[in-house]
Amino acid sequence: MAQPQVLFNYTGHLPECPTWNAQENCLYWTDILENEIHRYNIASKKHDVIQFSEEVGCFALCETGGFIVALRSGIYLTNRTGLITRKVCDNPNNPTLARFNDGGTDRDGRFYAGTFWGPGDYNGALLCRVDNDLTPHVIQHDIHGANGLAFSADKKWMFTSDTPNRVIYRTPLDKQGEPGKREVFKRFEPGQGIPDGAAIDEEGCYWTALFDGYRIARLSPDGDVLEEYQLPVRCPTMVCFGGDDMKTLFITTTRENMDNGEVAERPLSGAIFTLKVAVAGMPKLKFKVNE
Ligand SMILES: O=C1O[C@H](CS(=O)(=O)O)[C@@H](O)[C@H](O)[C@H]1O
Repeated sequence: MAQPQVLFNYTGHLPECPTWNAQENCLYWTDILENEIHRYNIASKKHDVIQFSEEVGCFALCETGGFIVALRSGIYLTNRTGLITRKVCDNPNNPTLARFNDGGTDRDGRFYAGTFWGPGDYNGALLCRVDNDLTPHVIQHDIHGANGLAFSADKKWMFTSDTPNRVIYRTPLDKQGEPGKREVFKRFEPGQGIPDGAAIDEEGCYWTALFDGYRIARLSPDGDVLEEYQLPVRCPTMVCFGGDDMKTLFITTTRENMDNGEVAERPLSGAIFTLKVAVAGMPKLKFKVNE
């Protein structure tokens, strides 16, 4: 059975949102707590860091180049160097209480970004969608920490997770992509790890990082665990597919909230891992602006 391998000599603080760019042969990701977007060229091994002034919860690559980024204060378009070119919207939560967290694009190139409710006193976070004409919508509430966004190839389902609430949801989408009523896809018992970032493969299976669970899992379209892969770190945060054949799974991990003892014991906490898989993954689409 394939084993996860370290991508290169790097450990971040809170790496998330791995995103493959086939044209550039590059992996992008954010380090949320260091206000950074990273780019790593798999062939040349060149590593670049783009610095922002606020936490970068998530982002997507834009078709025209540059990024759509969800910073703590709101959602913005930037050029390739991270220079803000346009504000899309404010953070619809109170930004002092909730930063953006997981996000990405759907099968029509719309952008989604969810928030993480910092005080944790109730499910105060939400999920927003930015349409291709740049109109923002809040499409879901009742979330503690938005995570696990992925879309089925047939455009019929949106998957999300709520990590602190230990649950993966699925939401039916109509022909226009409007969400219906969210339902539970899978709950995790205490001690099993909790579902964090995710991606879907060509067989419709949902790959989830199991934060606090030392592993990632591949779930069938019915929610059964088909495969699991152990990691030498406690907290994987998100996965994406990439490589020439889309059969490399990139796995981000974190060292957030770990004491020196744990980091010494598990020094790869915060590293990025790769795993060769048998079934190709669905590519992430770029954000499309049609104005
Ligand atoms: O996505 C995230 O999830 C984790 C885990 S938890 O929800 O707090 O259990 C969190 O630490 C991290 O900050 C966040 O980005």
